[in-house]
Amino acid sequence: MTTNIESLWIFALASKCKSFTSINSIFFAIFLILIWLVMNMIYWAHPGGPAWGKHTWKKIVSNPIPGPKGFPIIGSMNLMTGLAHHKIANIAKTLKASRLMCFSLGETRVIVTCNPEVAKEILNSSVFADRPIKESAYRLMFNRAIGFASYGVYWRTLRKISSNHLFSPKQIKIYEKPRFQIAKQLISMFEKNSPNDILRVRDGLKLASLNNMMCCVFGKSYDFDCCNLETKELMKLVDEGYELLGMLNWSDHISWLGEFDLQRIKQRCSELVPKVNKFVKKILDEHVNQSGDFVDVLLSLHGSERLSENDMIAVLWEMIFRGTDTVTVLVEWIIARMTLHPDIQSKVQVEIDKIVGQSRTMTESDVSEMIYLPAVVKEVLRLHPPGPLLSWARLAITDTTIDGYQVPAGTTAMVNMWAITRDADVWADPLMFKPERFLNEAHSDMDFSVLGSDMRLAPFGSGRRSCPGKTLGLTTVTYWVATLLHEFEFGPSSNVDLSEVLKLSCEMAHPLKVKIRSRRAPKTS
Ligand code: HEM
Repeated sequence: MTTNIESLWIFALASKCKSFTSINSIFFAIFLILIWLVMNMIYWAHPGGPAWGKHTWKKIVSNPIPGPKGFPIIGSMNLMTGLAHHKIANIAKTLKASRLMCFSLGETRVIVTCNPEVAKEILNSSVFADRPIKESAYRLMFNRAIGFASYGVYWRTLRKISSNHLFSPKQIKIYEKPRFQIAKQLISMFEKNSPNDILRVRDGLKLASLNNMMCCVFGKSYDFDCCNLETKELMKLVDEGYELLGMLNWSDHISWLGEFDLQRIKQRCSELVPKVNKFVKKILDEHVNQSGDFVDVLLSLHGSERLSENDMIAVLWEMIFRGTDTVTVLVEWIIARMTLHPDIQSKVQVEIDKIVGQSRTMTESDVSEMIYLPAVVKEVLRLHPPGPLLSWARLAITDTTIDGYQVPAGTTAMVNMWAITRDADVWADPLMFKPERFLNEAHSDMDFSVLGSDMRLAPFGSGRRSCPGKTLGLTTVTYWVATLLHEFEFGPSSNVDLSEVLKLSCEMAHPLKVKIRSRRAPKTS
């Protein structure tokens, strides 16, 4: 905007000048355009492309971070379309910049690492405790929820409230009963399939995860019936928000495009927000104090911790939103791998049968006795991390140094966890599905933690902004997978296609279709 006003001044002044005829003004305009083009070419020539060039052109940077130039003005926007984690890993390898690479997304300076040591430096640094805010997140009010709130008092308060009242071990234990009930409903749903029917597991898993979060957050449980109007409506709202947040929004990086809303993101967000507000407000109005769910906790806050109604809606909405897709995506990948590797599926079932037997249902304390199943879950997280670029990037609050390079404030930082978990320098036989790697005492990987202390496999991120829902997520995923493998044998309906599609999470591009067979002896009447 400032630039427009400045250029208008230049024209206004010039028009007062007698020698400024209409021909001259055309030449003058061409001259300005040429200067603008030359400047953009100078910016573009810098390693990392235009955004890095614009930042450093007046300074001498002796040791620039290596990176692709991309295209003038837009930089490397093409890297972020499709399977961005694959593209970034490939180009970093070609440029020998796997430790640290820079690139431009329009006006946004980005650094990315495919290396565990540098990932630790970034994720655990207090400088990278902020997040770059996407326009869709802002319009969907997520700037008032944990994931996109600026680093500061408000964000800290939300983290504290959710750690104490939603994600604490005590609270996770309280939600064991709903998880058990939902698993039972999921089994009944799957049981309706006869052995020759083809089952799309994602539909049931989505309903299960949505119900699970509705229960933890709103204390509300729905019948497991997709014809339930409220569930259907909520599913539509979550899907729409999910798509909007996952889209690459060009105007996040090329600010003047924001005026045009070419991708209709602004419009779709402004249509979605009143629907979400109405939905959540209705639940809040109908909510009776059930002393236990997250809504009760938020309503009971006092003093500086008290949240406005809009902030409360943002926080509740985010939990439903984050808790639903990540769990669904991960369970679907695990079942896909079990279908693809029947020998490994049998090993899990042998372990389950040893601990639980065939005559009773599974409990969460049974799962805590298992060794092989957690290794399977870790191996799936390694090969198919739901957030291959750790979902949401980080933002440098101040100038800093990473891996010996200067990184200016305002730079966006990404970690390519997918590249780290497939790096042959980090993992032996990285492309092989081998849960045993976590059981090999010689390599002492048995106690390998995926919760953020070891950057070789940190699918929940690390540091201040690591995932607060990791234990809840892992507990739910492991218990549901154990229950499903206890009840059913999963076989392929055709080839298991492991192609990916990167939205907000990295999903199977083609929803998994399986044939299932009950492992229980038929009931005698
Ligand atoms: C099992 C699946 C899950 C995976 C793989 C996962 C992964 C992630 C990742 C990679 C991040 C970014 C971490 C970083 O920047 O270092 C994140 C952040 C977050 N996750 Fe999860 N997540 C899962 C489950 C959940 C659940 C169940 C919830 C809540 C109900 C949740 C809520 C959040 C929130 C609120 C943030 C933002 C934290 C902040 O910015 O302070 N996640 N998650």
